Amino acid sequence: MQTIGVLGAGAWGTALAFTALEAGRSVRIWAREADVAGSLSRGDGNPAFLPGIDLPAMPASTDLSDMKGADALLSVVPAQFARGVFTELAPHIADGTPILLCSKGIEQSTLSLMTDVLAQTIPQAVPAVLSGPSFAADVARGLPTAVTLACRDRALGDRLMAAIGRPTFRPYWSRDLIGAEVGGAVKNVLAIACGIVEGLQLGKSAHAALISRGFAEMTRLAVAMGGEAQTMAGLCGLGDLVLTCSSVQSRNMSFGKALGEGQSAESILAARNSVTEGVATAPALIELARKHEVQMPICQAVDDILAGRSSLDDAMTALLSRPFTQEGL
Ligand SMILES: NC(=O)C1=CN([C@@H]2O[C@H](COP(=O)(O)OP(=O)(O)OC[C@H]3O[C@@H](n4cnc5c(N)ncnc54)[C@H](O)[C@@H]3O)[C@@H](O)[C@H]2O)C=CC1
Ligand SMILES: O=C(CO)COP(=O)(O)O
Repeated sequence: MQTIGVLGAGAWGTALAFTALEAGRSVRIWAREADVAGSLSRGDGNPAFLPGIDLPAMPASTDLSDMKGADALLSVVPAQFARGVFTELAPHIADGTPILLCSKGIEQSTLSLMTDVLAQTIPQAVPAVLSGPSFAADVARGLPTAVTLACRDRALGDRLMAAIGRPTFRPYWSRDLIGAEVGGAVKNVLAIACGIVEGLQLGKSAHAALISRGFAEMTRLAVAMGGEAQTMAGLCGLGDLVLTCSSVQSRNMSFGKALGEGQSAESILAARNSVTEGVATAPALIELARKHEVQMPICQAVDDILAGRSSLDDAMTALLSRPFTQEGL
């Protein structure tokens, strides 16, 4: 696997392209914005989405047909836009091309995971999922990172790991695509909740309780959807939950913190050009939880706040008034 195509040149697409380049691959990037493609190609980095980080020149264009012939693709298009990009890309993709889904979210209009969106739009591709605790800026600086690479076929998983892995970017193989996807999507909504707790200054004990009970919600949903509980204890579940809920370097956590401090969702989102996946995923998650008859009270509280059904105080009161019960997943 020598040529890697990267779909999407936001912070994460850029960091993954860099890491594949450092792993010795030849890389092509599809950027939606002409100025981003120009800047990456010239070696001027990605000031729009990954400011302040020096990067080597990386071939980038705005033409999806440039992805043709890549040995594998990494899809890093935000979840709500993936279907549109995949539909345009489909004619350029050969049978059996592995597409590694690296975005973390659920399509709001259809409740689809990214593997479902891929199967519906590019059925000739072979799906794989990359997810785990990995801030783009850390990866682009070459700081040590480990992630889950989920792929049904072990031999293909090994080839993908060899293609993009290096000592400071360590993929671990899993067969559980659903678990990897659900972990990445749910942790963003939980990070909003943790940010709210921080913004409201409710203390580190509340923060730890939220991570722990949030993990139970994430695991319940993953298992109900066909994933494995053990996957959730790994990098793409607990690992990413801990990272994202611990640092305002996370867009989801910082969004929640600003909400907790009294800003409106609209004003926070209007001030950023980056994606805050948990905002669009929260209502989809609640619909999925309903469909699978899974209780997700923390995610429900986030959705109620975002939809304007609850104030922060009312959502907190509702959570704290739940009946005492047995601990467990
Ligand atoms: N930034 C990070 O540290 C990490 C991000 N991710 C995931 O990667 C995905 C992409 O996030 P980032 O690279 O951080 O994005 P970003 O927030 O840096 O940039 C926004 C991206 O959205 C794209 N975009 C905006 N409107 C679009 C449209 N209408 N159609 C297609 N694309 C559009 C932009 O071109 C840009 O690539 C998300 O699902 C995120 O959860 C996963 C791991 C780490
Ligand atoms: O997924 C991430 C780290 O693993 C990045 O999280 P944010 O999208 O909240 O910044």
